[in-house]
Amino acid sequence: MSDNPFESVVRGTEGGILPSEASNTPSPSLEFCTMSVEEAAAALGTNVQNGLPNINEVRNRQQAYGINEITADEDEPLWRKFLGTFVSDPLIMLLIGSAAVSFVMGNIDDAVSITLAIIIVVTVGFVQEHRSEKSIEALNRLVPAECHLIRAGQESRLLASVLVPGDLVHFGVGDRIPADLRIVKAVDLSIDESNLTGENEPVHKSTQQVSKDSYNDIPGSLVPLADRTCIAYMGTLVREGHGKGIVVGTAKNTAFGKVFEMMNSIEKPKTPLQTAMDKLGKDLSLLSFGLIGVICLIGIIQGRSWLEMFQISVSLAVAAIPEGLPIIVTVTLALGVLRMAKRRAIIRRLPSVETLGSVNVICSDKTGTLTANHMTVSKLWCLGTMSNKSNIMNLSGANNSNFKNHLSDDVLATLRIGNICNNSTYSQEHVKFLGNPTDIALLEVLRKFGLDDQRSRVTRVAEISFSSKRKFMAVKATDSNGKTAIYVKGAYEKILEKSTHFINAEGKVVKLDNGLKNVISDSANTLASEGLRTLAFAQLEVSNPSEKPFTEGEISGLTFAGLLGMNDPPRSTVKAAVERLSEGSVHIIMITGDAENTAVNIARQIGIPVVNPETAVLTGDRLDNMTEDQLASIIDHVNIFARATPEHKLNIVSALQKRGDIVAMTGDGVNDAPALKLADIGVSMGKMGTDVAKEASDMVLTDDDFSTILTAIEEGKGIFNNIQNFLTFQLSTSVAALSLVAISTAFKLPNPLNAMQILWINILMDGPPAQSLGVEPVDHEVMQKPPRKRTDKILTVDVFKRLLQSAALIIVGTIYIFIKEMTEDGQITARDTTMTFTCFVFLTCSTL
Ligand SMILES: Nc1ncnc2c1ncn2[C@@H]1O[C@H](COP(=O)(O)OP(=O)(O)OP(=O)(O)O)[C@@H](O)[C@H]1O
Ligand SMILES: [Ca+2]
Repeated sequence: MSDNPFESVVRGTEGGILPSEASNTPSPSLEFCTMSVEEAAAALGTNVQNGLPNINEVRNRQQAYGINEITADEDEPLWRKFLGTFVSDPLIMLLIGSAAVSFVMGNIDDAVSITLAIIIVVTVGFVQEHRSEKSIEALNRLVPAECHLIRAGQESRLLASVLVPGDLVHFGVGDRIPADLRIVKAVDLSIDESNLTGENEPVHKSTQQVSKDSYNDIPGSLVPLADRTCIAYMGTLVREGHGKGIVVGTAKNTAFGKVFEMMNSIEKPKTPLQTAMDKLGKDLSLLSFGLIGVICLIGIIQGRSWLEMFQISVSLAVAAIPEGLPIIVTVTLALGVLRMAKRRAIIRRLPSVETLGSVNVICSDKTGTLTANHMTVSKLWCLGTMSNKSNIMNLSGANNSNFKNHLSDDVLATLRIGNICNNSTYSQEHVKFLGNPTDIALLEVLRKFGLDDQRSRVTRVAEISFSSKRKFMAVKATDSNGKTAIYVKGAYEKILEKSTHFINAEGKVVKLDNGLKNVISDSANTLASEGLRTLAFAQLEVSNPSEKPFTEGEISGLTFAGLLGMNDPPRSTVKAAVERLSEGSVHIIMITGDAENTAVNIARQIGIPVVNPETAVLTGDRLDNMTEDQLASIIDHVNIFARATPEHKLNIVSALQKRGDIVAMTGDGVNDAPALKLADIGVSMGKMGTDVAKEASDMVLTDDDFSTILTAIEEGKGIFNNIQNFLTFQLSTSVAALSLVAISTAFKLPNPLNAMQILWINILMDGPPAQSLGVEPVDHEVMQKPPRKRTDKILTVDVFKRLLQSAALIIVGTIYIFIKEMTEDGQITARDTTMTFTCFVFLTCSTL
């Protein structure tokens, strides 16, 4: 089969699509979108009716391309990752060392119990982390489990992971596309690519190849993803129609695989506790080793036996190394995760739990997170009928029949544009409108005016869909009279900028001068300052519907119709949450695509302070003209970013991090993913969020509610508190044991505790009594404490004082008993050491 062109590609002779070169060769979807169906089939050695010819061919390709699955991590085997966790932690390494020493010394019991402890620590952490990642992965599975596959003329249902390039796949409404496909048959096909491109509007797909020539003007330019209309991308969703396609790319060779690679290239900063534990582990080990060295030396100089000194040194080393620390940290974190899941915050990465306690800045979306995302059109204004801002019409509350008498031509046009330029649909099954809340509101308002949905009477020719970057949406449609027009709705600045005329109350098109434009702006700003999401509506009649291509640049010279203001009330829980967070010195920043005035109003309603809008609000435009350093220098005073796009979020996070802030950032769209990944705590939305955003985040809010972040931060702080309590307990025990031996050595006294007892105390102290400290419910007062700094040691001065106090108590008490028992009979009996030991344990437990 050497004449099979596909084989030469597999061997990677001429810029082929060899899997290993995936990242630096052009992607298959790009290569194949400019080929005709026949060329594509020939290039892949397949048949558009029967698929790949035989099973041998399939096997060969499976060997060359591997399975069709995208894994976020490198394909490191599980056992390797598991073993890796042993080596990566210095505390664990030291433990392994001390276990080995115990073993060599013949203390098999100790060796076994320490080894057991190590295994418990590592396994619990590993299983927990692995399981939580797996369960989220399972939730967000984009690659379908199964697909309709045609091989050698036989159609069957198989796992999508078995697909190889050249396979022929059949798909229909509701299917997730299982791999990157060159479409070879399309019937009314439209595919939702929003999780890949961010475009909300499904893309119409056909078998027609893309002409390369139209992209030749700009050297080095590629056909953009969204323009490869004969390609169906892996993970995208079939919205309408059905079709067939040949697999051109699988796994990492797909467009989706590339998105994943891009996200993986941004590194996660270490969490504060990881850093603190690293440091503490090293410090403590060094300190205790030094001390033990000194004790050992003094003992030997005093002429004590080598063996005795060595035994005591090793047991002291084991005691002084806080090996219970990793256990308790893991258990405390794991329990915290479970508690938080019950409170609707799902933690995707275990160490994030305590990072939460350090968060000092929260950047939050407005719509849907701070507000309910339930829009109702409450105000209407048209230039012709209402002439200025004092005549804005209030649609809320009043009598319905009233509005029907106000249907002047400009009001009618405004409502009609909102109706036609709209993608929401009515679901009989759910008995309500489905889709974008803004669009839904525009359909719901029609009833108030006694109007019905006109969309069945017009034919949509084309659409420019809404995106947060574009901030408007346009539809070209032909009505029943054969008149074609472009209907546009969007952010009022955008629409006004593109308008040259307006419709007056009698439906006449009148020229718009600067004075009138100011009147419109005034009214729009008035609506926005009431906290309303304000949209402008405009249209443009076109003589020949297919005259020109329908592009963003073509939208100009519009005829302005009117403005609508939508009410989206703040969530009821948000105000209290904002207050609690502010008490805890957390800086809250609202990031919104909405207008400045809308944002300011909502911010004030929920208690985000906007003293001086000049400094407290930054718009997307101004942000664009700033360097990161400039942004970092003023961001402390900024509470609102208005008219922002998802791309701005990345700048905002890095500017904050530059200042040393620990940032939580919310997001839901694909374009939010890089910012979510970079933030110390990326927060995604369980309901509204895309799968890509969820996968990039550290925490998922299952109710999309801002106040859940407060809950999570509370838990995070509480957990950290518990860990500190445990630390105090552990270390005071260690310090006491160390000091006792040091003191008795220095004063030439016999050792009050023998090696076995020291080890025993240590194991006991790491056990149940200590663990209970980690489980204590969170003390709600923790919110009043300011966030921890990333550079803060986990051992603060306070903790240290507490630690020394308890250690002193234990030492004095134990020595008193020891000397008293010893001097009673002048020699050391088993009774003496038992009494001393009991006293030590008793005192230690009393410090709990
Ligand atoms: N479906 C839509 N069609 C046309 N214009 C819209 C639509 N939705 C919103 N807009 C306009 O775009 C502006 C910004 O919307 P965008 O989607 O960027 O914000 P958002 O992400 O919904 O809000 P937030 O950033 O607060 O979560 C709105 O103020 C509105 O004027
Ligand atoms: Ca210990």
